[in-house]
Amino acid sequence: MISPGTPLVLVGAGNMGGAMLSGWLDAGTDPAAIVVIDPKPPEAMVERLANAGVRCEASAPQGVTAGILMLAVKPQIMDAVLPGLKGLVGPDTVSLSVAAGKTISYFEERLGGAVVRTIPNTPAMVGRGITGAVANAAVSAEAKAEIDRLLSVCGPVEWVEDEAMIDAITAVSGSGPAYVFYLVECMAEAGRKCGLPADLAMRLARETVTGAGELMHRSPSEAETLRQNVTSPNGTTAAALSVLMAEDGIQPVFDKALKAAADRSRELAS
Ligand SMILES: NC(=O)C1=CN([C@@H]2O[C@H](COP(=O)(O)OP(=O)(O)OC[C@H]3O[C@@H](n4cnc5c(N)ncnc54)[C@H](O)[C@@H]3O)[C@@H](O)[C@H]2O)C=CC1
Ligand SMILES: O=C(O)[C@@H]1CCC=N1
Repeated sequence: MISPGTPLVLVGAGNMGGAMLSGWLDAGTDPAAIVVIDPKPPEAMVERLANAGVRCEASAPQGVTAGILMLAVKPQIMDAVLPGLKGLVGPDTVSLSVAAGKTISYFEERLGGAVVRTIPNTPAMVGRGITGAVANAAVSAEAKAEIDRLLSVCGPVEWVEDEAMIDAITAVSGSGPAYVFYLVECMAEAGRKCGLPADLAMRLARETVTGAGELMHRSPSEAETLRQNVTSPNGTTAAALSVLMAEDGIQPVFDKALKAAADRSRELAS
């Protein structure tokens, strides 16, 4: 489905599009089967594309029919960008969106045909993302399998039937890495307030979160069990968790935060 004759055309090589593109190039995807459209890609991406020999254009090139047209610009500029891409769409093109909020019907109206709506996350850059995906009925089983293969390079893919779930997936895993990075910031700041130098507190927080993530990745145990393994009865962890797991602890804050993200995803639809 993607080849030098019918390439994967990536529109927007910023944080998310660039993360997935890096994942594909690292995994050995043929650079001749990729075309990037971005008037102002990040400097590091310009270099990466040049080194890999990937064609990069400021606007849609003439005479190219996309096998996959991947839409990775901000949802707020999608209305302005899509009309310029219509020339890239042939009868077999599948539009593949990573944009928060924008619905399948939105793309059907503007580009027609087969549409896959996804929500990946930035750990895709190191092959450790996770993507939620939903396809419309015009996507053939073969095309879905090819897109699944492509997305899987960046981490697992969770296909859903109910498009409404994508807003909640956005709230959990699409935005999720930001919560984890903020957790590191909070732990470092709290460590500083406990008397540590700021740089040491940050090193400790960062390694703790990445180490705990790696342990969870490799271990078959549930998160709850891994938590219990750290928690000695009446020890230091229990003292901290009595605060974090209190009625006014972290759960209600996460409930509120993820609802705000899912609501915002629904708002971005229009
Ligand atoms: N950053 C993230 O963690 C995630 C982002 N997304 C979605 O990915 C999409 C992109 O977000 P980011 O990568 O964060 O934004 P970004 O601002 O990092 O990247 C957007 C890119 O689009 C380019 N661009 C602007 N106008 C363009 C045009 N007319 N034609 C082609 N390219 C153009 C920009 O130069 C930039 O490189 C959004 O729709 C967002 O909802 C989805 C999941 C996670
Ligand atoms: O913040 C956003 O809107 C995008 C979608 C998920 C992560 N970043």
